[in-house]
Amino acid sequence: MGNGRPLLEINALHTAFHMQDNYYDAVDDVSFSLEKNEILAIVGESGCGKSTLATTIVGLHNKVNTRISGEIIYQNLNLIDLNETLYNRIRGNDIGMVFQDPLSALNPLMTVSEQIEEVLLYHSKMTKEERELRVCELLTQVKVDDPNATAARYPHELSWEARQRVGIAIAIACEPPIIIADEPTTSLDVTVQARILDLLSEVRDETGAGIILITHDLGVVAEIADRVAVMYAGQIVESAGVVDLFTDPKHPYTRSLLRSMPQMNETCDPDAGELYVIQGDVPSLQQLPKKGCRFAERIPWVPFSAHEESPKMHEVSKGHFVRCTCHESFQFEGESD
Ligand SMILES: Nc1ncnc2c1ncn2[C@@H]1O[C@H](COP(=O)(O)OP(=O)(O)OP(=O)(O)O)[C@@H](O)[C@H]1O
Repeated sequence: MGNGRPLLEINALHTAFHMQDNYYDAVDDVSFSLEKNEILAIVGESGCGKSTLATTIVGLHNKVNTRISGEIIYQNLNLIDLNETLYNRIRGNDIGMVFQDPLSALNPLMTVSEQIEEVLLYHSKMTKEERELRVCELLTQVKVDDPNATAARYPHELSWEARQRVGIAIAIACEPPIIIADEPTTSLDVTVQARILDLLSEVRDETGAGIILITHDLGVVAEIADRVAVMYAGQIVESAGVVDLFTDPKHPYTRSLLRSMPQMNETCDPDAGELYVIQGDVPSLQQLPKKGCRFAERIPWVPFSAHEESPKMHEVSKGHFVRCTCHESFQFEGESD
């Protein structure tokens, strides 16, 4: 890049879905940047808007029922202005995507080799021989057993882990500077999860890519991320370096998420006893309050006056941002000074 700008810069991004004659923001005023060689985790409960954010960045929304505004700046281009032809050039070549379920992401009728070659064919001028060599190199890089044999197999002939490794090979085939991984290890047993996270970390080390990792699991964040953005009801409510976030979480939502994790619960408060349950649910898009702190209704014991009317992001220490002032007076229910 060399112009001092981040690899990817997102400013005041909104993604709204059309429902019953109105538009509702699933991503609401989201801003962040991604640096080269960095793993940025986006974390939050189901329904917070993480996947919508990812699919907005890779331009997968249908413009007929989706309204997108703001900036997604990559190489001085605002990606939201691109037409489908230009976006097709960026997808795969500049931004690689790893999905949660590799079986549905892969084509059941094509061999592993054909699927990796398809990306190379679309984005490069490689000859058939060069593509075959690259397939073997990629399968070796993602450490599948017997790369040559795997190349000739169909997705259903592979284990879940091998399929996800192939999914990662496809995502990195053109050496994209940005990789977006949407829940790549959800519902895996911990050992497979750890191996896939190790692989993503190695990919970052080897290629210098910036990785946006979407997850609902703070354990995954602790394992691999450099920075974290916590999302709630379409908005980022806290962002910080990973150590800062785990040692000095500020926003009541972040603190509640941490307290609801078994391992964190013990580390943060050995006497905590029962696992914490966050009251209520993430509101649906139509139920989102138009004003005020969106987390207020899940911490009803915190007085109304503690929240901002139009919550803003405040920098509480270098690189550590929190939305709303309610964190200043927040305590868990029943706690006293
Ligand atoms: N195409 C759509 N049309 C209307 N609403 C949608 C659409 N896609 C997502 N939503 C809504 O947008 C909100 C955010 O959903 P999204 O899937 O982005 O959240 P998430 O944090 O990724 O959750 P999960 O981890 O379950 O995928 C939810 O309220 C969801 O119901």
